[in-house]
Amino acid sequence: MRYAYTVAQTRALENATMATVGEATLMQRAAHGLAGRAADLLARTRGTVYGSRVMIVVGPGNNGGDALYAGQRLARRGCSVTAVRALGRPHPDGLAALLAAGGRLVDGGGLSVDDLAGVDLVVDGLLGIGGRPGLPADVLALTAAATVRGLPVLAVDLPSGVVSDTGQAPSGSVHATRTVTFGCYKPGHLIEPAASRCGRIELVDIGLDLGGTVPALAAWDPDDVATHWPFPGPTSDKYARGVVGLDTGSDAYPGAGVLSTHGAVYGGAGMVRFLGAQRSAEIIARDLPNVVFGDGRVQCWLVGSGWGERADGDRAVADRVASGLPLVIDADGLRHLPDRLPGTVLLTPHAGELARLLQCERGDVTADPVAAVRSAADRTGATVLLKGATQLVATAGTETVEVAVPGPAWTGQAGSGDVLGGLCAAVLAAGVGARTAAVLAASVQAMTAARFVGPLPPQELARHCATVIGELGRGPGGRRGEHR
Ligand SMILES: NC(=O)C1=CN([C@@H]2O[C@H](COP(=O)(O)OP(=O)(O)OC[C@H]3O[C@@H](n4cnc5c(N)ncnc54)[C@H](O)[C@@H]3O)[C@@H](O)[C@H]2O)[C@@H](O)CC1
Ligand SMILES: [K+]
Repeated sequence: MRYAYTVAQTRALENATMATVGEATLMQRAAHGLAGRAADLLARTRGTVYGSRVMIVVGPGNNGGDALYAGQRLARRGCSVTAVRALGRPHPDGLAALLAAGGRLVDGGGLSVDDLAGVDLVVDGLLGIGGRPGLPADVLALTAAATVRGLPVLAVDLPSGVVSDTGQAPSGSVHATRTVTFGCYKPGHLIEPAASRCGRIELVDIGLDLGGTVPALAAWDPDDVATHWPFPGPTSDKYARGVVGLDTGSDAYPGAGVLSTHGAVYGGAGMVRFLGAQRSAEIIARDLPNVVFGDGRVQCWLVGSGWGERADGDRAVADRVASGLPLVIDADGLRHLPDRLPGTVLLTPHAGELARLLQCERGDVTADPVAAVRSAADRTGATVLLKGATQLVATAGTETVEVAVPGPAWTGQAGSGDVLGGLCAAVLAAGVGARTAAVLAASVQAMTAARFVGPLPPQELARHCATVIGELGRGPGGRRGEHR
């Protein structure tokens, strides 16, 4: 699990540490870690650190300070280090240290992409957590040219231009091949589109004491998924694995009923009971003979996928809420929410559906998805899974937002959300809480898609989810997994 902290939290953590060790020490720790990672990268790409040419693009703040002190260390190891003054006045002590070690300073204004000839590494020390979006065009042209030439671009703390707290990455932001961050991860490292601008992320310990601070985000990795997945035990029967009841699909959208059923079946439900649209039922009966269609015992409901307009939608949702059973409300079901829901109910909107729920624009959700998902959970009382490139889960009254394991962009296709609803219901039916169930289901779907290099229709991906779940159960994390 990786935990991320907002800019305000990071500054408070840094201040607390600085109060005991001093500001200079913290920056030296950051510079030491940064120089070490830069040297590793040079050793790997060039075979040697000595004699490498390093260009450090610096801004006016401490981010540039880190980069300049790292430059000093690289110069001492025999690198030829050029600092490019790109924004404002560079950190004076950091600059003096670099110059004393034999580095040089040039003005960014007169620089062209030709100046990249012979450079082995570009270090982006323009802006860190104090940055605002919007970088000068000539600076961006330089870092973009480095990317085009295939040069490694090492971002200090964050790729400059991205928004640390929200994960926004305006087109004018640096594209790094590697990011070295200090003390703790920031949301921008974990949320798209900024996350993809970071390349591989390395965390340098600078002695921050994270113990007393509740993180803004908790990002899961495949081992966490294996640890928490409800694998069946030796004596589990179909009720231990759980019965999923589905009221999904419509005559207009029968496929959604079929796909949500695939999600529940291949997500490992002990039994799937389909009580949705007739046209969906006909296809399911042909393709999935294990699914049952009559009334009977249910341990988790999934409603809403593919409903379209549904005149009795309010009552259909209210009845399922009244059952007190774990419940997933997806897609068109989200149009029929009562004012207040218990946290055991899981809502699975995409950005457009979340915007409608919050009565704002879709762009407001994508501009700050963490705030939006948190706000939806607080307003409804439910647990909310925001689907998309980064899948976030929030529960009312809980500060930390969970981030599912990310997957490839191919997952974004019609029908993926229906399958995901079914996967969520399968995990909930096994007795896992809504928050954890949502992260597990979203993660497994993403991990499954990550196995394929191209597009695969959602029903096929659903089948492959079963393989991924099975393999998780065989791995070291899986042996620690909970039995149902
Ligand atoms: N305070 C410390 O001792 C530590 C700081 N650290 C480093 O310090 C960074 C934060 O330093 P700062 O708070 O100085 O912030 P930054 O270095 O991120 O930059 C802030 C400065 O840039 C200017 N600026 C912001 N956006 C701009 C834009 N779009 N165009 C032009 N100018 C812009 C601001 O006016 C301000 O002068 C971290 O990201 C990290 O790299 C780390 O070394 C850890 C320790
Ligand atoms: K940076």
